Amino acid sequence: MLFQVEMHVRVPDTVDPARFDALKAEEKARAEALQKSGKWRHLWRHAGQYANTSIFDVESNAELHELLVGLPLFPFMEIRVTPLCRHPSSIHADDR
Ligand SMILES: O=C(O)C[C@H]1C=CC(=O)O1
Repeated sequence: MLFQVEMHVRVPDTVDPARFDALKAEEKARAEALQKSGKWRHLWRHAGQYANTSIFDVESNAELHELLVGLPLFPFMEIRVTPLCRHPSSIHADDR
């Protein structure tokens, strides 16, 4: 199952910068591992924003939920999820 996920990171003024840097490093490692596993298929930065658009390929809504709530920066994110299905005009066999 494919999902488009938009993540907007909101950094509160109250967060300790060193703690936030550590969380960012953990987030990077987690994002890289999930990309290598094939679950996090695409990751794009929104130009000029602390936000991304990602494509996840997971077995279920529940799996997506668990992946997202497990992200180190989850407490600082606003997340929007759009379920995707194959477009009849797509030429990509793996769009499912
Ligand atoms: O930077 C972001 O967009 C937030 C998050 C998503 C992947 C990652 O490494 O950090």
